[in-house]
Amino acid sequence: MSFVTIPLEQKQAVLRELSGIKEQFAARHWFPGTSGNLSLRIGDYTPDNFYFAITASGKDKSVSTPSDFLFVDQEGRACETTELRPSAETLIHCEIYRKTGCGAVFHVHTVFNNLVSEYFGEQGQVPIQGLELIKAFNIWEENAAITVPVLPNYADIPRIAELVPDALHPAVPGILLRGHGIYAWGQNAFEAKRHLEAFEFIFEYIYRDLLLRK
Ligand SMILES: CSCCC(=O)C(=O)COP(=O)(O)O
Ligand SMILES: [Zn+2]
Repeated sequence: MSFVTIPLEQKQAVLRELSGIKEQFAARHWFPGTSGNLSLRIGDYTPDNFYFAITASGKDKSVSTPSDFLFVDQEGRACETTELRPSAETLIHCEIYRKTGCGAVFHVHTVFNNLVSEYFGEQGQVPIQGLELIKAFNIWEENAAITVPVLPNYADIPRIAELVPDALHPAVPGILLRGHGIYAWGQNAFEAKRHLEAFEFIFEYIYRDLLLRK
């Protein structure tokens, strides 16, 4: 375990913000069956030295308890004395922070992100063009086209995590794991939430559009 002293007020502010986001996502039923994990970075950042708060593994994320989160370092190791285990998917968060320098990473399992990731799984990416909500990713060109990477859902999380750096598209703040869920990120919690909401809107749109065209 690597210990670090994070000022108490800073920790409390991060936990309050993360807790609020968790409650909002839970109200949308975005954490079925204890799935999903959320993290928020704290303090200074260099690619090989940073800290973040993350949801503890296996918790019912629709309830709030004093043991919902813990702090970990850039390798996903707890950096305080705790009985809690960090999310089983912490290494994926670590790779996203390391590669992008972002401030928050949110992961949810929804029916729409699962269906779309499976539909485009063989292709390895979801093509998206001409939708207004692409602007939520700060892409303003007319009729913009982006793709969202779809990674294989290996049981071995380190195997997925090592694919992350090369899979990320700099302008696209999200990746799908096939038949699993989405990771979306942003400079801060506000931006990561906006990105996640935009992805979820777009995935529902893609699903309904495919149905309409059948
Ligand atoms: C019960 S869902 C399987 C694990 C998963 O995909 C997930 O998002 C939740 O894992 P965690 O360890 O973060 O609770
Ligand atoms: Zn998951």
